[in-house]
Amino acid sequence: MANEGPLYLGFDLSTQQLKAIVIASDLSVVSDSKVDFDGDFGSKYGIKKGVQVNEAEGEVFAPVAMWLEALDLVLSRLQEKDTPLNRIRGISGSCQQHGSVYWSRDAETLLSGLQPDKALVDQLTGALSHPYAPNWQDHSTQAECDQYDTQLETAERLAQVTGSSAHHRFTGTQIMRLRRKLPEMYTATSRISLVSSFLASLFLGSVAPMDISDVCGMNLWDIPGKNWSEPLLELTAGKDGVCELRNKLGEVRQDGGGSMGLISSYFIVKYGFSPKCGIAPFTGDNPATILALPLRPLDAIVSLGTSTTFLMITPVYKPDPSYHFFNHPTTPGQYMFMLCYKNGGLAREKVRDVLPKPEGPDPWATFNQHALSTLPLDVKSTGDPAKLGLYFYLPEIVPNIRAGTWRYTCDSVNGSSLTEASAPWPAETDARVIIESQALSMRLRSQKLVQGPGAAVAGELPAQPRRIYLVGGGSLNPAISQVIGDVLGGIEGVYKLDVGGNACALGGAYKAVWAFERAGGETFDELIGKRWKEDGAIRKVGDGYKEGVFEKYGNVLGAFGQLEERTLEVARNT
Ligand SMILES: Nc1ncnc2c1ncn2[C@@H]1O[C@H](COP(=O)(O)OP(=O)(O)O)[C@@H](O)[C@H]1O
Ligand SMILES: O=C(CO)[C@@H](O)[C@H](O)COP(=O)(O)O
Repeated sequence: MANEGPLYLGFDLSTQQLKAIVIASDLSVVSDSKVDFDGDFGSKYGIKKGVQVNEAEGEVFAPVAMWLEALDLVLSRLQEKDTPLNRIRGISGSCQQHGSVYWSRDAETLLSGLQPDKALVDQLTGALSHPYAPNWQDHSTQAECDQYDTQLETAERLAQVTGSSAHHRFTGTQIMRLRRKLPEMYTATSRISLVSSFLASLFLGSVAPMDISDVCGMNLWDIPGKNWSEPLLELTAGKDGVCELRNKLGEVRQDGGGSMGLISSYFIVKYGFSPKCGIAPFTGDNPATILALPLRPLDAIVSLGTSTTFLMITPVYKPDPSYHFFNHPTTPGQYMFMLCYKNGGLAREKVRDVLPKPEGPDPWATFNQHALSTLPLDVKSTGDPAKLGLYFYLPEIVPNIRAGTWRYTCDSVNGSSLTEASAPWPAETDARVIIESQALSMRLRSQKLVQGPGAAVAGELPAQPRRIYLVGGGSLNPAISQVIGDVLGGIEGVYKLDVGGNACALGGAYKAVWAFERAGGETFDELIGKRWKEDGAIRKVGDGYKEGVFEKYGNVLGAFGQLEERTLEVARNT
């Protein structure tokens, strides 16, 4: 560990964990720690996989007190590792998107008067007007979504304005529902934070503004207009409630860098932070993931966390109801394209858990063995049908469809004869088919983004991303990496970040370096690009494009789209 020079701290407050990573100005990792909500808190908060569920209403939420306790714990773990917290010059972070925290009228007083001899959780429960934060897996807001989609006349128009059509988890629809369900709580709320601005607020000792990228996950922010959308505020809070809601949401910070203020004395006294340590804007976990490396247009990131997300950056704002556009977290004029699947890591775990438990320590060994020994689409010889499936153990986001499992076959050469399988195929085959089908969905929806320039870069090769970067817990899995590369291609191959499971925390830490060390108008890419060394940061884990294999998946892409359409149609009519 270098003995001098400033250090930077990045957090990731995601569904199942709170992670912290400390880096130096040269981007080398100095220390890290983590809290696993289920593992560390057991049954104390009544959670499973980081959340509580009210099935009857489709509600999914997290106890905010648990996050407060986790913050003290993750910092004490850094301390136990002798991390020189006194050298930390700046803090930023990444947090699960869309969740909202409701502050009471006592929030500012309690946040600014924190006593270091007590725990956060014992001092801040009174700062909350609601003990829970809706989680991104919540699907209780269909009625609100229907109203959002028509408020600006069409879902297309809503996507033009806010970057997305209406989504259950988006904060605007969540606020609208909670205002109706818990009117007294809403009235007692002085401010509403996103999870990112909530965590930043704890460090600042005052409610922090929302961030310019994370705010795009609310269905309330007018991206081209750079302001809250008046008609959408009106829909959420009623004609007379617009001003009140605007005050609760506060100003949005347009600059992703710089300092929002100095660290609260609580952390100085309790953990030994320097009084000069500054707090940069925190952002969403997906925006932070694209900051974990100098990403170029045409590169794609697949984040294999609890959710699975597919991310690209682009200078062109081309929203569509079937995906999301966000402001880039650091660079005005750049945008982030995102697909988010609810049935990601947990759905793969369900398929894994049907298979016999492996003898050794790797719980994925049997799943991986079958995923790799099954041929693409399970086509063993000419004439065999291709196998496609939808494995939605939870109601899905992409497409918006109820929970269920659907298995289909089609002609492997041209995708014709799409037919529902009359009986489930062997569970072993599901291991490959679930990964293939998740990747086919990403390929189907990102086709337009890789079209023209992809072909130009690749010469004669078909359009596809240049590089695929894998991050998140699932990126540790070699079978998943290989199958994703088979389907999505990747002209330069498939890469894994060496801190694969820590990528968003790392993105948060890089953001802090840029926020405090940028010179003049130096962009994130300029600063990080100069310091980032490919060696030691990423590892090639797959070839990506394989001639013949990539095309096999191309042959059934249309059929996969039809399968989704057909399933949607049946679901609509039942
Ligand atoms: N070796 C592995 N193979 C496949 N999936 C894995 C592996 N290790 C972890 N995971 C998955 O990673 C998920 C957690 O990823 P992580 O990025 O830490 O999640 P989050 O940020 O949502 O809390 C788990 O749900 C688990 O399914
Ligand atoms: O809802 C989304 C993105 O729109 C999710 O990606 C959340 O941001 C949570 O992510 P993880 O806990 O899976 O990291």
